[in-house]
Amino acid sequence: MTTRRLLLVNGPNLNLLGTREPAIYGSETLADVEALVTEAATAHGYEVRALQSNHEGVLIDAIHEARHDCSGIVINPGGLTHTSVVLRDALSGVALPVAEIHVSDVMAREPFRHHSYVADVAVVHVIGEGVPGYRSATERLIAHLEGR
Ligand SMILES: O=C1C[C@@](O)(C(=O)O)C[C@@H](O)[C@@H]1O
Repeated sequence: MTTRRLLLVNGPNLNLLGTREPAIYGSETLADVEALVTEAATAHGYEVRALQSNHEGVLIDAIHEARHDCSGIVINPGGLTHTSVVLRDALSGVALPVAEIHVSDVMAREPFRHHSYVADVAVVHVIGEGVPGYRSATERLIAHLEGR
């Protein structure tokens, strides 16, 4: 039986959502993000375990744990998107379906943000839709899990 639980991972600096560069990231907070994802998941009968950390190893440990009791991962890796082979390896290692989400349109920003180490291990990509993008990332991941 599929475990009806998602892991929501927010990487470095996303604890500052709401005050961090609002012209780029908007005014909604991390608490708003977690509430949005929980609401979207609950509507489909899924629980959410939410984690934000500024520490790569903490994110990796949480991803490893998820293989025991989650059926998919929604992740905004923050700047680790563009640098982290180890985060990518953790995601491919646990072999859970992944939704990658970015609040800003990384492809329209600096060239160093154009490459994602996570992109080809993710089945869902939501980029540049602001905080509401977390809802569509969650819904599209659930649709994938349910074979829709
Ligand atoms: O921290 C972040 C946030 C981000 O992942 C986004 O959500 O738009 C984009 C990254 O380039 C940046 O380092």
